[in-house]
Amino acid sequence: SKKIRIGIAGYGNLGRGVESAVAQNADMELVGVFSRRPPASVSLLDASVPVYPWDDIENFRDAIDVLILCGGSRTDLPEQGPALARAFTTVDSFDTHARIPEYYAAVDAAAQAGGNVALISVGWDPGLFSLNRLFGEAILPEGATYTFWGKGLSQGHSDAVRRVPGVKGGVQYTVPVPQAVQRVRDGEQPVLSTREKHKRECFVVLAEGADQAQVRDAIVTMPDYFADYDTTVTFISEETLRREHNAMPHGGFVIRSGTTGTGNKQIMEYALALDSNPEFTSSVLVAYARAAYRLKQAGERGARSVFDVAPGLLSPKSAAELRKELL
Ligand SMILES: NC(=O)C1=CN([C@@H]2O[C@H](COP(=O)(O)OP(=O)(O)OC[C@H]3O[C@@H](n4cnc5c(N)ncnc54)[C@H](OP(=O)(O)O)[C@@H]3O)[C@@H](O)[C@H]2O)C=CC1
Ligand SMILES: N[C@@H](C[C@H]1CC(C(=O)O)=NO1)C(=O)O
Repeated sequence: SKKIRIGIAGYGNLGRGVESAVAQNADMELVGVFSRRPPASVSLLDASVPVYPWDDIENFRDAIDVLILCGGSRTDLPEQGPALARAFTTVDSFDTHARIPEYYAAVDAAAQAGGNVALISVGWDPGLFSLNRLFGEAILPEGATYTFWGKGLSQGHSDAVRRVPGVKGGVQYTVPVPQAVQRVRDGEQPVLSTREKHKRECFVVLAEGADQAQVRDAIVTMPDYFADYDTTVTFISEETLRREHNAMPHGGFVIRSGTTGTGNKQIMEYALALDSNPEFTSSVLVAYARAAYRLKQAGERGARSVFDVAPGLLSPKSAAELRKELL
């Protein structure tokens, strides 16, 4: 039967993860990868998959069913998301939480104009953790919700660090504050500020001639990413970055601690433990690409978040099979 034809827009950690995730889904095929860099400089896991110049992408409107956007949220997606949603049905992982309402509006206008579906902020946070925060609050109206990440590599914060002028390379690790986690697990339902829950540790390779103090200041004061956290910046060599910081593990959990009826304590928890943040996030993007395709086929138009997508649409199984096998 006809396969869902996938395109990848932007080839970094996520792009590579989507390439391997599509290969794990028999109802999908990868049409090609689009990069702003010269195609000859972009090496894929599967050398038989074509790499095309970014500017050729419009020629593929009839060859691609769903385009998965793998650019960075800090500066790429605000521009690429709306531009590409006009021409394609898209899925992206936009994760600058404070800016999601404005991003949703811009992508929705473009997708409506183009007659496409656009699933935004798909991944684990935002994404699967968002869904679990919603379940917690809807099911246990009396209670408190907590989200903890790490210790692990945040791709969004690492991308944001790499975009700072004077930064040649870098990564960011998110570290939960143990005392905060313990108080939540003890059922204290504490009120915790952003700064009390996590610390952020950046490891940066300075570009030739750049100033350390200026780069550190640009990072630690960065709105939406670092300004609300105690953040450290450590300068390292390119060799050290390559040798000691090439793995991208991450994880975390969402807890809803609530009470029902006669004062019974109820705890809901959803957790992730990831060897590879990008490969997991890409696997979420690919499952939602299946849903985006079906929503487009069903005549839906415009932007949607994970809150708007029925879970059954993610599965390659039919509704009847799901009722028989998973319900
Ligand atoms: N919602 C969620 O749970 C999650 C969201 N994310 C989001 O995914 C975004 C992308 O993450 P990630 O893939 O790690 O970002 P990368 O920095 O690896 O890639 C971002 C873009 O940079 C370009 N690029 C990649 N490698 C190079 C290179 N060597 N030289 C020059 N340019 C390069 C690519 O564009 P091009 O090919 O056009 O050059 C690519 O699309 C993050 O910003 C984050 O916001 C990530 C994880 C989870
Ligand atoms: N969007 C995050 C996914 C999780 C990780 C995270 C953090 O460490 O701050 N926040 O959300 C990422 O880019 O990795």
